[in-house]
Amino acid sequence: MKLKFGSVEENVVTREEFPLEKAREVLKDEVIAVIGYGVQGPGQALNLKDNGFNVIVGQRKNSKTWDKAVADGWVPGETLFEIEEACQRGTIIQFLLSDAGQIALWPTVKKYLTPGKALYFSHGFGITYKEKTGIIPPPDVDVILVAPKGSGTSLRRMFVEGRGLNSSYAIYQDATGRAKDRVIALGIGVGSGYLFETDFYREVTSDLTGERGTLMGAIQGIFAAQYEVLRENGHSPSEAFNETVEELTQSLMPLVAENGMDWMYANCSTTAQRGALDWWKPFRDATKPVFEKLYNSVKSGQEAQKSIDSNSRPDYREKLEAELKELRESEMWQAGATVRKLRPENN
Ligand SMILES: NC(=O)c1ccc[n+]([C@@H]2O[C@H](COP(=O)([O-])OP(=O)(O)OC[C@H]3O[C@@H](n4cnc5c(N)ncnc54)[C@H](O)[C@@H]3O)[C@@H](O)[C@H]2O)c1
Ligand SMILES: CC(C)(O)[C@@H](O)C(=O)O
Ligand SMILES: [Mg+2]
Ligand SMILES: [Mg+2]
Repeated sequence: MKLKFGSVEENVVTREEFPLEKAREVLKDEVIAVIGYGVQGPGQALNLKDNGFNVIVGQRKNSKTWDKAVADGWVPGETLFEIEEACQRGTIIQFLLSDAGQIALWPTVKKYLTPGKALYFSHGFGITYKEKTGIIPPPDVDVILVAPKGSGTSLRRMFVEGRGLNSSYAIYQDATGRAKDRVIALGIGVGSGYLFETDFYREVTSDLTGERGTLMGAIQGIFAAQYEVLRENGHSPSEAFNETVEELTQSLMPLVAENGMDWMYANCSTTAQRGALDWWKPFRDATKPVFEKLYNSVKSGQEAQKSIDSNSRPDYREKLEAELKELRESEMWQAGATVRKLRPENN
């Protein structure tokens, strides 16, 4: 259906419009092979299975994630296979390896893309940056995308709670004339609450910007800046952490999620209203140049190149782990670990 977002009209698909029964009908003869069992793999594969689709998982044997798949109930030789065998058995190949891993495995996957199959991504990365990734699908397969707008962990958690994370969808290549039905059916099948339309380029550029920006990078940067200023001015770690993170995530963000920041503004003290009305524009003006720099770095392909280069090294996991350790051991997140333990529901 067409819906107005402010004054702009967009295409969205809801579960009412495209119910699960219709999705099952569309995909009744398909074998959906989920390749990769990292973060998105488990969320999408388990939701599809619980929704009654014919799903198999492809993963490297003798890996931690193979063991995780077994622990999640996938049966070796029945619903869990080596990547190559899963690609051969699947009529829809859900390419859910890490974006760098997809480059390494592409020659293998490509061999099994026989006419009429569908190649499915959850990110526009591999196709948009095809000069860098070498991922160029044959012309006689459908190439489609469903990108859940959140973590695979939330996708599964919200599905189990009877809720649904929203996803974007796109078609890059419609070889069979069935790409639209296939992509929407898969989007509903993986547990999306609703789907909004995009293309591969817009998905990857907005996603790379968002995760580097307000979803993770910028918010961590703003947390760190405020925490440091409070600490430098003699506030204790618990006071600094509570006033920077805990109140935001526990009290205010759930309200913002329910009702919007406009409502949040209208429902705090007039003291807070005065100050937050005065200060949001200076924060916008200070950070907007950084967001512009970030978007340009995404647009030029520099962010993709950096991610390919670093995540294709044999020791990429150890390197990432060292940097993640620095974050984990920072005073702010150590304080956070203690604060979380103090929440009554965690006792
Ligand atoms: N993580 C998320 O929540 C999330 C959200 C939306 C979209 N996505 C997209 O979904 C896709 C999968 O992301 P993910 O975060 O689940 O991936 P991930 O980093 O968790 O990796 C998935 C799997 O790939 C395997 N792998 C990596 N390199 C490999 C190689 N060279 N050979 C064989 N296997 C290899 C890993 O062992 C793992 O099982 C990506 O396109 C990503 O951008 C992820
Ligand atoms: C969960 C995110 C950040 O939305 C996703 O884009 C990712 O790459 O993991
Ligand atoms: Mg992403
Ligand atoms: Mg994302």
